[in-house]
Amino acid sequence: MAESKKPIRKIKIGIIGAGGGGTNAIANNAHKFVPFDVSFLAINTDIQALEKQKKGSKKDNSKFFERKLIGRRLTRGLGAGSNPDIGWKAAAEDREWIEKWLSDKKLVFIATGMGGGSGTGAGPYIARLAKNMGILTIGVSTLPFLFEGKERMDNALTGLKTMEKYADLSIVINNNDLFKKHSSDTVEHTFVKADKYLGDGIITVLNLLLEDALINLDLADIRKVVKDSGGGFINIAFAKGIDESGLDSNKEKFEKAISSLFDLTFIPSDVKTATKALLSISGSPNILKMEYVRFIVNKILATVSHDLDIIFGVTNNPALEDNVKISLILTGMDKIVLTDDVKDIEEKYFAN
Ligand SMILES: Nc1nc2c(ncn2[C@@H]2O[C@H](COP(=O)(O)OP(=O)(O)OP(=O)(O)O)[C@@H](O)[C@H]2O)c(=O)[nH]1
Repeated sequence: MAESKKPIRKIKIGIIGAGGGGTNAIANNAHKFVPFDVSFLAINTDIQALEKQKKGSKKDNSKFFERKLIGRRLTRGLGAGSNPDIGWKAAAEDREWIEKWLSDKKLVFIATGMGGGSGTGAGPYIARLAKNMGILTIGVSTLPFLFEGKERMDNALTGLKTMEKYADLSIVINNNDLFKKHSSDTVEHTFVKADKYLGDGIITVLNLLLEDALINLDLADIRKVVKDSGGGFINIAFAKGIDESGLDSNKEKFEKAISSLFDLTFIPSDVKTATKALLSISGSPNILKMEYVRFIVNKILATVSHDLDIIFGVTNNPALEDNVKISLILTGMDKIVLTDDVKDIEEKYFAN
């Protein structure tokens, strides 16, 4: 394809928030996307929820949201009533409009809070359309909090599997991991944290794709890593208090950060089955030594697999001061596995 030789920085990127949660997550993070040339689209069957999102001005790309009510005939703007089938059909009703919006994009992210009707149905539907149009398609989805109940979790897991089927890469974030860390927070604050995590997930992918060290990659290279890669894993960790004195005195801090990269109760798959990885290491040029980078890469290879096909970039970022930021995306994993803490979910939701 002609466009595949374009540097990744020049390609048109679309970010779609599907349903109430997906749209909030994108809207609350819009300011972070300023350095990138992206178009935003908020999609929902619920006209009131859609109108709550500020439209912004077209001049200020970071705040401009195109808002699209889908399935007007089907739902009359009243929402999908937690029924993903309605979300799916609503998106199908507006297929032509969505295809037109997608037509100039080469890379698309679809952010969805899985568990309701609109996003859970429309998100994977749009992923299917986009992928069929040859667009590199990445789904970033959250799983609901357990306290939201069984119906939501059932919907969400079905939605997630559908997203995995249609998107080139499907990244999942489990809200329950956030709740574990911030259990004394109010529900509202926890959703704000979920928004942040989802937004950061997309930013991390973009940074990994666009950061200086990877700038010469073209879309074809990126395709190699994310295309048809099924389940994906993404996480960010910081090694704190790093100095330039050498590996021996900083090793423990790096080890702690790397182990926290894998410290999630719900990982979409066994990390050892991952076949490809994008890794980004950022830090202040005064402290980020080559031996630190080598140590981090080797430690990750030892944790995952020495056969891992790894693309990594190192970026100078003085603003990080004495922190080293490690962002990792693993892809190529093929099935969902649950770790001990959430075995009860497995029994409840994967029983048959
Ligand atoms: N990050 C984030 N997640 C949210 C928010 N609101 C809801 N969610 C999550 O997203 C899931 C789906 O909820 P919504 O996005 O509101 O549902 P919907 O897709 O709009 O579907 P309907 O309401 O049935 O039309 C919920 O179960 C929550 O886990 C939010 O403001 N931020």
